[in-house]
Amino acid sequence: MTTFSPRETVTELDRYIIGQKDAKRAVAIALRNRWRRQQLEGPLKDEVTPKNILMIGPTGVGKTEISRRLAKLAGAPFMKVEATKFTEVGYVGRDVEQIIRDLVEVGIGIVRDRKRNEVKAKAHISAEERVLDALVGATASPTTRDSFRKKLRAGELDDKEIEIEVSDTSGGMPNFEIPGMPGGNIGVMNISDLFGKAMGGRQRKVKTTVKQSHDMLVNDESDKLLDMEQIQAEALKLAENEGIVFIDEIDKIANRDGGMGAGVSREGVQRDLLPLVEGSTVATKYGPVKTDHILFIASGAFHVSKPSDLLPELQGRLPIRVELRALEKDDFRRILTETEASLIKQYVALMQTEGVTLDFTEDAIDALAEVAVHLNGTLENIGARRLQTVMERVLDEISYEAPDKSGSTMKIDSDYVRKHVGDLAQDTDLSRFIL
Ligand SMILES: Nc1ncnc2c1ncn2[C@@H]1O[C@H](COP(=O)(O)OP(=O)(O)OP(=O)(O)O)[C@@H](O)[C@H]1O
Repeated sequence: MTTFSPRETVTELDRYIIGQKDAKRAVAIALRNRWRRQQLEGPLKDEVTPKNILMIGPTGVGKTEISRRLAKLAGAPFMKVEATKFTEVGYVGRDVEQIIRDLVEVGIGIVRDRKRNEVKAKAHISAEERVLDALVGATASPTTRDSFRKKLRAGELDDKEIEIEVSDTSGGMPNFEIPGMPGGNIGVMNISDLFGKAMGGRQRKVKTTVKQSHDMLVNDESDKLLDMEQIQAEALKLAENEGIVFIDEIDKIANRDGGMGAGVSREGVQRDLLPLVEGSTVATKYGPVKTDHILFIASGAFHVSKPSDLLPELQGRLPIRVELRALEKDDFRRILTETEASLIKQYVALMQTEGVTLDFTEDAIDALAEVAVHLNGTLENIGARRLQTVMERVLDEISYEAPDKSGSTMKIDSDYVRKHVGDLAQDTDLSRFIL
């Protein structure tokens, strides 16, 4: 669990997201509260539940990005769902539990990666022994082995062909659903998960070079050192205590509509979500998960409906309200230039791989921001996402021709921007399709 203070968290988030101070503060406090709860002892620890957050703001202004970055920073499993997905025809109440099952899967991935790193050093040693076995045989004298080891480490044997045996992960057995399990669709069970160990797993022989065998053997050896049961147990805990679920478009299910039409009623979806947010136990194929301490961040534009249109119980479970504001020209400028891995940095790096240097002038950045604001005003306000389409259009020609222009420097100034998107942006009918 991360020990970041709220201030440190905000500073970290500032590297990726421009503005939106209130939302950053709110998530930073929520993260710190988790750490605070972990410091408590005894029954009080279970009583403290997260103060879930409702983010209110137009599309493309950083709601998801803030939450996703927070999760990454904290090493926490993160899952995003659209609330409207559950109003579609064919969904039934218990389907919302799939969110938690998916969250656990994300947790498994995180824990497995951590563990793989922990055992990497050991796996390297074992992998080397196996290459030596393949090269000189398991019975060779220690002197022979050592002399080959030296050559191996010096890379002298890289191209030599060897035959090794690795576990067959291609999974010869089918996945299947177990019908009639309590909780409906508990998730897909994999027969090899159940019986793989008992049957000792399958091995397959591979002919390869010493060099190429390395990664295969290290992975094979790491997986042997991993204890899947322990990983699953830790992933369940991680999801329970540190999981973050982001529910987008909550405003679209906010009307109390009484269930018209063919889809599931919007109020019905709120009722289905409520047990998750209030705290319940969800069955997963790895075991039960309590949702009491999972942090829920709900988000929506609330142009038509208001947070007070949500069911009272749900309103009560989303006590922290933060507003995110629409982005303006200066925000776009900063998003283009100041954020880590900003679009400008990305394009510069991509073109550099072709030997082309991109030189954006200050007034080009101004022009890009202006065009984005103009298009958001005339077409539809899609927030910072607009920068993607604008940048792509501006750089289309260079991107196409880059391989022929290796060694050159391309200057992009405001004239260049205007020439490539400015005129187009004035034609609303045309730009609706292109930008
Ligand atoms: N304030 C910001 N600073 C930097 N980048 C931003 C900002 N706002 C949005 N972006 C970028 O725009 C894209 C869309 O943002 P995001 O996914 O956070 O939108 P959102 O507010 O969650 O909207 P929606 O509810 O429609 O998903 C992301 O790639 C994100 O990096």
